[in-house]
Amino acid sequence: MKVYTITVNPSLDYVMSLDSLNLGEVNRATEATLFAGGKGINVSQILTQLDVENCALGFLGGSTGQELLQQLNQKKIKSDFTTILEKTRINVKVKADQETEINASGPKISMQEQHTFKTKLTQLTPDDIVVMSGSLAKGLPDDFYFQLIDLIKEQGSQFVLDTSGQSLLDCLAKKPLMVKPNHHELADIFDTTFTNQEAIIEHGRKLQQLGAQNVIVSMAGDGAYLITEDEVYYAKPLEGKVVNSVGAGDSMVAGFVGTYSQTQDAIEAFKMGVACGSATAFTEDIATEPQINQQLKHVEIIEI
Ligand SMILES: Nc1ncnc2c1ncn2[C@@H]1O[C@H](COP(=O)(O)OP(=O)(O)O)[C@@H](O)[C@H]1O
Ligand SMILES: O=P(O)(O)OC[C@H]1O[C@](O)(COP(=O)(O)O)[C@@H](O)[C@@H]1O
Repeated sequence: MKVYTITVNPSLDYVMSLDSLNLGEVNRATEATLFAGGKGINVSQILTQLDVENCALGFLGGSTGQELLQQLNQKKIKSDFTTILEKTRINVKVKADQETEINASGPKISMQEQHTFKTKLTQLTPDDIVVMSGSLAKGLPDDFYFQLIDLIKEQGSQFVLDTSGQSLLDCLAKKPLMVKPNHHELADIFDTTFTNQEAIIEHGRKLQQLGAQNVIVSMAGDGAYLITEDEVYYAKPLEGKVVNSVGAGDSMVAGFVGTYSQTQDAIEAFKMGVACGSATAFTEDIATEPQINQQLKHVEIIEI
């Protein structure tokens, strides 16, 4: 099985560190770095670390797109992006006493560029899994992901759409391989608040009954649930110092999909998802293979 990730609106993340941020004044950064960003790209980064065959798809344009591609090549991440006329966006992440993110809306993608991208999906086979995540770029129709899901299903491939709210509910009928709301997103979907663990499981199970093959409910430092057709599992939280939670959710999705593509075993895949999510939370950047395997040793799953 091969995994494709789709990032329709990738970004160069400009991470600036400073001791404190004073609004309305000139601030001087102690450090400033450009990272390749975008949720699907984060997934590809973990898959490459895990040696899972994968290819990153999406749209890239201009000098910022070139820089992003260079970074992917340096990290040996395979990609087949569609070139666009407008520039790939830069998202600004300010790390001071608090983390502040400013995400740009991104370039406009023409109808012709959309068409070129869609033709790439005809290469998919029933052995492939496609992971789609992140915001839609300007000019893309609201139902763009749903158009892609139809194309993916026509080829007989599996898909994961990492999204929230109504879009998550709407994709369930198309039988995604997995959905991964965090517990806040799950509560929002059903317009409720959770007062106990049973309520979280009960609402997670609803997503499974509505069509998801597997449901992961992640709860940051409080562990995670896996709900399959027949069973419910709980992963105890891993212990460590949280350095940076950017990309923890993407890493969890990557760990699940990567191991599932190699084993077709949802429980093993869940364990790897937990290890990858925590390994990324415990490090500055997206986790590397040694960091992931270090966490994997400590993952404990119990059947509920
Ligand atoms: N504070 C933390 N301690 C341990 N693991 C964490 C922590 N935060 C995130 N993780 C790991 O990353 C996964 C996804 O994080 P979470 O915050 O629930 O998702 P999202 O980033 O999608 O909101 C968690 O299930 C866990 O495995
Ligand atoms: O596509 P969006 O929702 O604008 O998000 C893009 C941002 O998401 C990231 O991939 C990180 O995502 P998370 O912080 O949600 O894990 C950044 O690298 C990027 O700047």
